Amino acid sequence: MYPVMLDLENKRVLIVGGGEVASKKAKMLLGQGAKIVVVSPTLTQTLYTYVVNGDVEWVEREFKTSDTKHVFLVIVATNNRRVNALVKESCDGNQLVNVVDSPNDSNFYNMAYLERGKLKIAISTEGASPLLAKQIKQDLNMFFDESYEEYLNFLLTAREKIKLLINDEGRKYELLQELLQEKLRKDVEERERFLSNI
Ligand SMILES: C[C@@]1(CC(=O)O)C2=NC(=C\c3[nH]c(c(CCC(=O)O)c3CC(=O)O)Cc3[nH]c(c(CC(=O)O)c3CCC(=O)O)/C=C3\N/C(=C\2)[C@@H](CCC(=O)O)[C@]3(C)CC(=O)O)/[C@H]1CCC(=O)O
Ligand SMILES: NC(=O)c1ccc[n+]([C@@H]2O[C@H](COP(=O)([O-])OP(=O)(O)OC[C@H]3O[C@@H](n4cnc5c(N)ncnc54)[C@H](O)[C@@H]3O)[C@@H](O)[C@H]2O)c1
Repeated sequence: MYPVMLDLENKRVLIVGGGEVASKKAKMLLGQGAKIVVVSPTLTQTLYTYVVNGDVEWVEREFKTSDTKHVFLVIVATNNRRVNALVKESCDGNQLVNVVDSPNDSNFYNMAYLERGKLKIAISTEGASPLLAKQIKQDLNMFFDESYEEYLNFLLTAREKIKLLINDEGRKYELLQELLQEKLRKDVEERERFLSNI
């Protein structure tokens, strides 16, 4: 399996089923700019809140095979294996499909991940142990503290400046390497000094 970052802006995302697992997957997808549609006769309170807030569209009925048309990514999360298999069959080979009770029928898995602004660290055990993925995420959570968010913003600004102003390839690489010094992660004044010296 090949890990990537997906841009879901304006993409259609279909979640079939409105139970606990569907809620969990929807929560992870919020804030990505996707058009999320949930097809399900029932919804959890959490999903209902997303609908009321306008973050998710609810189609209040059972799944129909035409629901997967023009959808970029599909999460299949009913509690009925037969329905889940039907949803999977109605997808074409080029759609991203995650069947929550059948990793073998999925062409992608969701990952445990932590986020510090532009820094994203995602963990997968390819279904061997979602709990281990969660535990590793919690361990990393302590190591990569809040300071990384601002640090990543600094790295972006500094790297853009270096790319713009430094033509010598060797010097450019040296400066990019220097950005990784611990003092620059920890100390705002060191960062400002570094930026003005580029
Ligand atoms: C990473 C995370 C992201 C997320 O939230 O989706 C995620 N599962 C999480 C939690 C979790 N899932 C389950 C438990 C209960 C303990 C247990 O069963 O072990 C817990 C723990 C909890 O909830 O605390 C049950 C479970 N999960 C799957 C099955 C089906 C099967 O194995 O056949 C069953 C059994 C259902 C049953 O038996 O009824 C399948 C998948 N779950 C995956 C992802 C994919 C592989 C990820 C990987 O291995 O790295 C994969 C293959 C497909 C997918 O769903 O994408 C999230 C991490 C939490 C976090 O980030 O904090
Ligand atoms: N991948 C994971 O992370 C993970 C974790 C735990 C459980 N699971 C599996 O996920 C599945 C769902 O679990 P749950 O706790 O969300 O179940 P649930 O009972 O809370 O919810 C099931 C939902 O499916 C809807 N549904 C049923 N038939 C439907 C149909 N024909 N069309 C549309 N919607 C329909 C129901 O109305 C309900 O909203 C189970 O099979 C469970 O084994 C997966």
